[in-house]
Amino acid sequence: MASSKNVTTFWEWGRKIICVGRNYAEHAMELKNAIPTEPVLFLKPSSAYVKEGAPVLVPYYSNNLHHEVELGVVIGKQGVSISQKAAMDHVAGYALCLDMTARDIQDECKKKGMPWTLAKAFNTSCPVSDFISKERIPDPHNLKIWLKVNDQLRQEGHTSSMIFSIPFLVSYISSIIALEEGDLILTGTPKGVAAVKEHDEIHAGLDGILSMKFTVQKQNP
Ligand SMILES: O=C(O)/C=C/C(=O)CC(=O)C(=O)O
Ligand SMILES: [Mg+2]
Repeated sequence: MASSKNVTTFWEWGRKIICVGRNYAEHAMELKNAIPTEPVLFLKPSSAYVKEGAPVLVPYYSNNLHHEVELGVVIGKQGVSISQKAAMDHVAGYALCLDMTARDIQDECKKKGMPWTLAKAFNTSCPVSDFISKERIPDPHNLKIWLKVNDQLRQEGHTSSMIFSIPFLVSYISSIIALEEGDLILTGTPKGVAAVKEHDEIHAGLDGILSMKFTVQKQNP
């Protein structure tokens, strides 16, 4: 059934944020991980969203919050077991996203074999840009993506370097998790992830499309 809601404000819908990890070989290697042969998936709740104008919070339990700049894919049509051929028909558009990661907590979780929830799913762990329509990005695998902290370039990558393409990811994810209108897929980060601290300014962009800025604040326990 057609929805009366508008997917251009997908972050207000309370839908799923499905994240792909280790989708750029150089980033997998910088964290000393093997290059995956299948996508690595994890989830963030919709309470992770934060828009420009509000701060990104360092969780009170972390001393090493990392930035990860990523291309987000906004789902426009629900589907289960979507074929790679049909995948792009389910994409409404894109967004620039940050997968903020409490790296110290993630390292502890990895050692203990625990899930990454505390490291990846806290409030403000998904800063997001405005919606970008599909028409503005004819080829999502031909985009330069970058991130600066206090005007210093930290990450600069190209979406052509993704290990798993967007049609593959939509197809693979939908064979496990039903995709719904307003869901967001984070497609993984290129190399250069590093720490931010209180009062830093994060500036991230998709070349020729848009950029966004966030300041970092410490969360009170
Ligand atoms: O396995 C690790 O040490 C870290 C993995 C990630 O945080 C994966 C991502 O979120 C990503 O590659 O974008
Ligand atoms: Mg990530």
